[in-house]
Amino acid sequence: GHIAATRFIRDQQTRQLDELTEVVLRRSEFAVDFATASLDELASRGLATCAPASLQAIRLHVYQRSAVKDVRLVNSDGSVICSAYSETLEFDKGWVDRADMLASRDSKLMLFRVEQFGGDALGVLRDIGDDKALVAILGINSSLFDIMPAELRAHGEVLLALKNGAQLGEFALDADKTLAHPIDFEKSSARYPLRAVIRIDRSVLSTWNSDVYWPAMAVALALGALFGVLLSRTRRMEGPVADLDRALARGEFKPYFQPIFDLHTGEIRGCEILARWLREDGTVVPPMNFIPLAESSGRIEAMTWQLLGRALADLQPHLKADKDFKLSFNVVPKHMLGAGFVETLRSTVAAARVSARQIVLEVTERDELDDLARAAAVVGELRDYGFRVAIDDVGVGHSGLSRLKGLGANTIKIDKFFVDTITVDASTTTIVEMLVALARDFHMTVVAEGVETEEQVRALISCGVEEGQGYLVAAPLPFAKFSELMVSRRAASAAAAPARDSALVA
Ligand SMILES: Nc1nc2c(ncn2[C@@H]2O[C@@H]3COP(=O)(O)O[C@H]4[C@@H](O)[C@H](n5cnc6c(=O)[nH]c(N)nc65)O[C@@H]4COP(=O)(O)O[C@H]3[C@H]2O)c(=O)[nH]1
Repeated sequence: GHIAATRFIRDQQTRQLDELTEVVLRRSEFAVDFATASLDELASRGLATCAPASLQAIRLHVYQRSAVKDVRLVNSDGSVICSAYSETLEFDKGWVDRADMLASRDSKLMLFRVEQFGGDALGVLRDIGDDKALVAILGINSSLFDIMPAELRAHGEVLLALKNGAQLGEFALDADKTLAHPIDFEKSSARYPLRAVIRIDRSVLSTWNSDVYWPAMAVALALGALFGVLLSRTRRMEGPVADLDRALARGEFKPYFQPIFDLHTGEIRGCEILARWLREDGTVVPPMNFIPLAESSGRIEAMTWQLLGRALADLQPHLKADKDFKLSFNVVPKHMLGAGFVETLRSTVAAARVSARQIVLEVTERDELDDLARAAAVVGELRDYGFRVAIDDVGVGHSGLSRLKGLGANTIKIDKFFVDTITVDASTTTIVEMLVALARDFHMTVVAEGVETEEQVRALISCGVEEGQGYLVAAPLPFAKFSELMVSRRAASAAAAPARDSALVA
């Protein structure tokens, strides 16, 4: 029991630190994506010149994007021609030649460190034509790294570096303190020459999360006992895939409905359907316990159609009565890109007598879309038929922002991770603002996931987000409960309407 509990805690810690390192890397990649998209936009507007009017327009662009400190026009060798904020040149301690800049997966994009008085910055160079390039100067803000759990802050540091070892930032509570027995958690970007490291003193791991020791010990002992019982049984165990098949045949996968609401008014504008497995014994199994297996065993397609069919049948009267109400459902990229998907979707929705305009497909950004061109073609076809497409889990997934644009979706859903930290971490605000700016540039709407407090609503509104989803209004509910919620909301707004109207008349 002791060995199992200690091992469990170690595994948990390693996983958490790996994830945190991944977050640091993703945030940095995200900042580069954002800079690239900004430079592309400037170039496409013909602003890659030193004319006063161009520089003025670039300054406005920079002003609206707090992560970008400056934009410069450079020669093909990397030497500076002009800068939107010429006075920032005075902060430069050094400027590297193009030969010393590092290549990205995209050959027209190079990264380098800009040494500046008062803190180094990251230079993102984007080739524009043959003889010129634009450079965005990104501030490496210490709050970008402010993700360490409080217990670890005094015993660890976070580093971001280029692949040639040039350090872009090192953040520790006490910069002079050296760690006695450091362990590194390290992640490298596949797209950019960037590397993130979280360095922790080994000694802190023996106290961090140690409060789960006794629960873990209890679980280890209970599992040991259970294992013994199972071993002693002679009945042949069936595999979990057989369980899924049986559940599909019995229709045990049910849609739960979670409202999507207007952040300003609280009005429910639509809902997302989320799968639950209602087992015969009355237990409700969450999707994370069966969706991955359904995906890997090829059962996800049947499950998705079953869930959508059920949800359309439940919601049909409501969708008919309110033509602006939207029903969102999750679809895995492999399914969406599979043969016959669009046709089956059209016939399923038509059979339910629901308009395609009321259906939103949520495609997760967690899995990389290998064939972006094919995905964009399918999204284009879906949109031609009137369906809407949302990209799910944006900010924690694999796709870069250029991919988000390339897919041609209508909506981006900001991952709960950002909503959780928006009220405590200034860098999250910057990232959410970036996403909103970008969504506007690409004519997309933005929905925030996992909204739990009014404070988060205020923060999201001030970043320009319009819609949200989260426990603040309701958790995913079985249809009967969701229906009750809609009825009571409608009654409340009908009761408020005469008062509002008379107030307007007065
Ligand atoms: N703590 C907290 N959580 C909140 C809050 N608001 C929403 N959530 C949870 O966040 C998840 C949002 O769904 P997702 O990102 O699409 O993430 C979904 C989606 O990726 C996947 N999934 C669920 N149903 C389906 C399905 O029918 N098909 C497929 N392919 N994937 C599904 O499983 C994931 C997890 O689903 P759920 O466990 O239902 O978890 C849901 C929801 O219950 C909040 O305020 N606080």
